Amino acid sequence: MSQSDPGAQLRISEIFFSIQGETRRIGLPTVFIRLTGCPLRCTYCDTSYAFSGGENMGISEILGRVAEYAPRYVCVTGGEPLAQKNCLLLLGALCDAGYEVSLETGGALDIGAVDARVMRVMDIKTPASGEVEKNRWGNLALLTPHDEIKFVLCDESDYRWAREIMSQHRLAEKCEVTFSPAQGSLDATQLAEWILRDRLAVRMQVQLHKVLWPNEAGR
Ligand SMILES: C[S@@+](CC[C@H](N)C(=O)[O-])C[C@H]1O[C@@H](n2cnc3c(N)ncnc32)[C@H](O)[C@@H]1O
Ligand SMILES: Nc1nc2[nH]cc(C(=O)O)c2c(=O)[nH]1
Ligand code: SF4
Ligand SMILES: [Mg+2]
Repeated sequence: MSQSDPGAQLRISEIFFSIQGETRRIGLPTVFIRLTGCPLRCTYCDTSYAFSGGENMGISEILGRVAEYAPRYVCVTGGEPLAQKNCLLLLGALCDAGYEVSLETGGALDIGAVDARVMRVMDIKTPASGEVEKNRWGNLALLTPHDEIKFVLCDESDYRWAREIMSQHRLAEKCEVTFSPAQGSLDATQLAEWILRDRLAVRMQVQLHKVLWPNEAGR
């Protein structure tokens, strides 16, 4: 999906340059493009400011803003980026421009039309997120080792649930799986102890940007 349509418009909350705080690209200087709007309402969401507002931008204008930072890595996030159909065009255009592109998605919408060059980072929403019924389980069959699955966990019962889903769907065989504590709900050390106790084949991760910039939402 890389037919170019430089006039295609998207609703954008913010474009910023920061240290990637999540995924296996953690630590890498990255330009973030945050799309406005999300059909989910996770209890822990740290980006509710992106549910509305923002400004319309054309793809060529977005590419211009990204190029100012001359990055190697670009992360498209939100809100829920796949809720805007032109997100697919944007992802293709970013790949065509030569960037290493990742997509953060909540797992409720179809990931099948995303450009294959994009690393898809897909959440599986847990019971305590309040949005477990929105998971689109058919997405799991589309994931490859280029992608990642992520669980953001609020409590011990979320942890047990995620452990069960991992084994039921043999997730560790599909791609890397990350377990992260919902910041403000679950103690990171406690989560690490459970992972070690159960010998789980997952990556434990805390959001690096919240360590680096604890008082700056979104960055
Ligand atoms: C803000 S979301 C945007 C992309 C997409 N809507 C999604 O949920 O994946 C980006 C990532 O931040 C995670 N996240 C949001 N709030 C969080 C929190 N309080 N603690 C840890 N991770 C959080 C989400 O679970 C998701 O993996
Ligand atoms: N620094 C930083 N890294 C991030 N990785 C994923 C983010 C997101 O909000 O999707 C994010 C974010 O908001 N900031
Ligand atoms: S899907 Fe992502 S952006 Fe939407 S409410 Fe959940 S964490 Fe926030
Ligand atoms: Mg974030």
